[in-house]
Amino acid sequence: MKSYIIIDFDSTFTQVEGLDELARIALKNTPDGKERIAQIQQITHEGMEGKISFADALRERVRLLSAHQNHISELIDFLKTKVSPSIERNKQFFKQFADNVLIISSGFREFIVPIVSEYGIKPENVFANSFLFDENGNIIGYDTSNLLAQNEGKVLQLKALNLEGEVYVIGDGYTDYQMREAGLANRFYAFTENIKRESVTAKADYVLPNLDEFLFIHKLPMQVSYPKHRIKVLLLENVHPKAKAIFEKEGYQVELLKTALNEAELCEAIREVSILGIRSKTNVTAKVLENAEKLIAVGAFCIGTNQIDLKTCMHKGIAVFNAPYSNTRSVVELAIGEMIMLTRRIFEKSNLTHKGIWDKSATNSREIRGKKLGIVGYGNIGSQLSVVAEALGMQVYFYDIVDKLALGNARKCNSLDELLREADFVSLHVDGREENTHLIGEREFGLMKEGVIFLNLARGHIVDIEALVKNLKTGKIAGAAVDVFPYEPKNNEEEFISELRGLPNVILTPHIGGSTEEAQENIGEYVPQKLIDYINTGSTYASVNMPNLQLPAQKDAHRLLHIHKNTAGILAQINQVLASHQINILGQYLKTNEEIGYVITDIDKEYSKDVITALKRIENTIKFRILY
Ligand SMILES: NC(=O)c1ccc[n+]([C@@H]2O[C@H](COP(=O)([O-])OP(=O)(O)OC[C@H]3O[C@@H](n4cnc5c(N)ncnc54)[C@H](O)[C@@H]3O)[C@@H](O)[C@H]2O)c1
Ligand SMILES: O=C(O)CC[C@@H](O)C(=O)O
Repeated sequence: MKSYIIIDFDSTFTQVEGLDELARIALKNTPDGKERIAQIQQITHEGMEGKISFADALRERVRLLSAHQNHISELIDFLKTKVSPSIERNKQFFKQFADNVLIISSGFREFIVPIVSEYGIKPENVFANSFLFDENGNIIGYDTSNLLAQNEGKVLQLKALNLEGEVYVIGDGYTDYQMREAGLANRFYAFTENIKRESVTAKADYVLPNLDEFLFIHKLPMQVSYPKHRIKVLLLENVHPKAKAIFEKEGYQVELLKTALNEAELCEAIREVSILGIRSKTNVTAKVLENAEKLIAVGAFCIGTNQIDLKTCMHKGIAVFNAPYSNTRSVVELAIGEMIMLTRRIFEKSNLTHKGIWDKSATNSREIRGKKLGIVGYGNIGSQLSVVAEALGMQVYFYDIVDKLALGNARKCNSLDELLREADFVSLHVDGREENTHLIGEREFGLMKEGVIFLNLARGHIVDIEALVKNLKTGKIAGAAVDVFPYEPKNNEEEFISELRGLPNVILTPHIGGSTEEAQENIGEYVPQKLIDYINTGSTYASVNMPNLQLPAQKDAHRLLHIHKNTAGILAQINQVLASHQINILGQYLKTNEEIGYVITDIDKEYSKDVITALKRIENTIKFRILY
């Protein structure tokens, strides 16, 4: 049996109301234009809500209009830029189903037909009103005998069409619902991509955020592999609001929480989530991942990724991205500031001054100029600190387990011990890998100079806190700045408990090395973009746990993404499946690491369900996705 899809034009096919826009164009230079446009818009709105009689509303609006044929041409150009995004991207669907799609609109053919015919919709399938013009091209009225000019005109029109088969109505207004109410349509879908009217959605059989959803639920061909609003994003730890806005603009459903979640809470929350965004406090453990059936990617809205079980993510084909540079400068500036504050004992003096005690003296107060700074871990932060510290006159020494280029006049140390013996200031900037646990303990403090200034802005578990406290109390360490701790409160309500509290010349900060407006905003833009690229194109460029692969998007191609265990012959098997279905490969790239392989394949043919099933069935497949 044939099915018909009846689509409304104004605020459904296009994002705007055609008649309102025509008024805006026609009346823009008339003295009382503004008021008349506002009146027309108000009448349109009330008509859509079902609050006034349609026939009266139409008569009144056309009376207020004073438009000319030339204004219609201008309107058409404008409307071409205002087709609803999901309609526009599914152009192919309309072309393919031209016999099944009808437009029933209370708008006017004169501007509807030129817009919808570009989508392959036949003029004879457009049912709408028509203007009447005088000999000079002025609109002087409309054909009042047209069914669509009457009250309940859409109902009358649909009845007159006497369609045989399933009838689905998609629209944003009450008049669209009336066709279903009259028993002429099997289902009414409230279309909310442009406007959501409560009085209409309340009556709908189904609320459509866009056309993709309609095509998805009816298993009709669509341009996206999966409707984006079905992609759920969970953002924790108060990441910058820009991130939420970016994901929402992309059409995803986003939930933003201010705090971290513990393992049990996350196990529950993650079930329906496709993208998870966290900072340093949320642990993405193997147990959490067991519950993450829909998870495609994790974004660390920070530098560190030690809180994420990267291996398990990789084994499950879940790509992890971070923001490797966005807060680097913020940490460097804090480290420099803290070195100066500590070596001048500023916090102690400031506290005394606040209490009314005037302790003016230079004793134990020194410049950083000419002092030796030992940087442990010469990565992005360590090396930038090196440059800035040198500019302030410090002599830089660094130690890294990896061979690194010394910047400026920095001197490389061959061992951690060598650095610790040499430095007046020791600043830690190693990453948070497990092997770095207690990298600095009693033995290492023992190697340091008397009166050393010590900074840890890297990760809490790197330092043995007990040993640090002991050496601060003996005065071996003259001052310390600690921003990261082995255990950190889950939120701002939880008390921070540490033996470091109350010690003199110790700056304690609540893990805010990277917490500047600039850094958080940068991160809030950078990480979502990486995640969206991965979802939309399969690019794993800069992923911290997947083979990095990026392939330019191909026009008129479908893209298949295949993640598998790194065993011999998988690529051959993929290509065998494609060849046996006569599918031509337009582009293909494979990259592997020791454990997994990632193949992006662009193909030039419509794929069938059989191909997909066959590709998924290839032994050792971890994850398979199809894009566009
Ligand atoms: N406090 C904060 O808010 C804050 C902000 C950003 C980054 N961080 C932390 O700062 C640290 C450094 O960040 P980054 O962006 O420079 O990282 P990075 O990965 O660029 O650099 C880390 C460097 O440490 C080296 N390294 C690792 N283990 C080492 C060891 N045992 N001895 C010597 N070198 C070792 C690595 O080879 C690498 O060069 C990370 O732990 C990160 O999590 C903290
Ligand atoms: O913002 C955070 O939670 C972590 C900041 C920092 O430690 C990082 O790894 O970038």
